[in-house]
Amino acid sequence: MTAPLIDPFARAITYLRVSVTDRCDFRCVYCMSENMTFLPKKELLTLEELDRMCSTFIDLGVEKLRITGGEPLVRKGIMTFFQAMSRHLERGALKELTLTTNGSQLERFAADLHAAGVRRVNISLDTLDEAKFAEITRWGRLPQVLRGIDAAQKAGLRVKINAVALKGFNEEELPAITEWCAARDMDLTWIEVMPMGDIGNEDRLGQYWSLKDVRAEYERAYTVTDLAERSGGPARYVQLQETGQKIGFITPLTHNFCESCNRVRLTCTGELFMCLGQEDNADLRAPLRDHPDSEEPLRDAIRNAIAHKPKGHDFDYSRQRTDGQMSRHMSHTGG
Ligand SMILES: Nc1nc2c(ncn2[C@@H]2O[C@H](COP(=O)(O)OP(=O)(O)OP(=O)(O)O)[C@@H](O)[C@H]2O)c(=O)[nH]1
Ligand SMILES: C[S@@+](CC[C@H](N)C(=O)[O-])C[C@H]1O[C@@H](n2cnc3c(N)ncnc32)[C@H](O)[C@@H]1O
Ligand code: SF4
Ligand code: SF4
Repeated sequence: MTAPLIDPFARAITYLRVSVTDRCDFRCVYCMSENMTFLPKKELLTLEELDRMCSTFIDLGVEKLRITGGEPLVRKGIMTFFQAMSRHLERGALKELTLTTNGSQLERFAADLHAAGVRRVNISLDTLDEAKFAEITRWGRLPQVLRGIDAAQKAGLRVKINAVALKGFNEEELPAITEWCAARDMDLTWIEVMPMGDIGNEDRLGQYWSLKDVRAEYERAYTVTDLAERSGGPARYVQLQETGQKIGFITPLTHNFCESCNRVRLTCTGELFMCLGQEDNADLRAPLRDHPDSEEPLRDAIRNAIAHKPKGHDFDYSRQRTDGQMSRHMSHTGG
């Protein structure tokens, strides 16, 4: 029996988030600049290498894999990877295989994802207005995403909608988005905008809409009850009496879920980030590539990296924008 991955703060690491590509078919204004440059394809881990990496983490006790990006479903051949991971679900070593997506490719892939054992999907959607959707995603088209959401539900996938709370952008849509999700039996989570990556001339401080204010909006319109339940993840939940719906709030800049942090992040180039909000990382590609016939060097590198997982993040909005933000893009580390 392999020893589980325990970090210096006695947190068991059972959740791996994997960015399978830094590319995307959208250019959301809070995530990327319009003329974003991407890594040369040869830098990316191949699908076989991704399989070896994830399988090694699973051997070391990881029970949940979330595939993300960039847009995970634009990675060529990605279904082969999902199908390969389903063997770990079948043997019971992996408890959950899931993804976070912009929804643009779901019409094509939802049924295959379900067949590979995926049961839940988180879909990012910040507005239900077609013109505003095109404005915020730059390249995205709302009807395509709505068809993707329908396809996901028809395929039997449980859908959670993630909306980034953006001042002056989706404030007035809060009731409409909420009722729309309730009518479709979808959970809804609001995320505070984070200072990650150079996004050109866009101003995240101007976009920042505190989730305290989002909650106050709910309290004005609904009867809100706090739920004690924690998912083990970053969201705190409330229930709306009128719709019976659960609404999540993710405030990545607080430290209120670091204490029970159970996750690390693998980038598409094989770096392991021990924390979303820290720059420290470990190169796992070298031990993987240099030892094609043995996973032992990779295991050692993973254990060594986990032994250096920090207690919490180092985001800071109080500093100047360019100082306070991470130079790394969300699409590189995978959200
Ligand atoms: N600070 C911080 N934020 C996180 C972390 N994990 C997720 N988030 C935030 O939560 C957002 C939504 O993440 P998702 O990819 O939907 O995953 P999730 O909400 O953790 O997923 P489940 O709990 O499995 O539903 C991300 O874009 C981040 O903003 C984390 O470890 N630290
Ligand atoms: C980086 S995306 C990757 C997966 C997929 N492309 C998607 O959009 O769902 C993951 C999540 O990060 C969120 N995100 C991106 N940039 C962000 C930022 N600066 N602050 C907060 N959330 C951000 C997105 O809204 C999305 O929910
Ligand atoms: S948030 Fe997701 S969909 Fe939007 S640009 Fe970033 S990676 Fe692409
Ligand atoms: S900020 Fe870092 S320590 Fe805190 S929950 Fe996220 S990954 Fe874990």
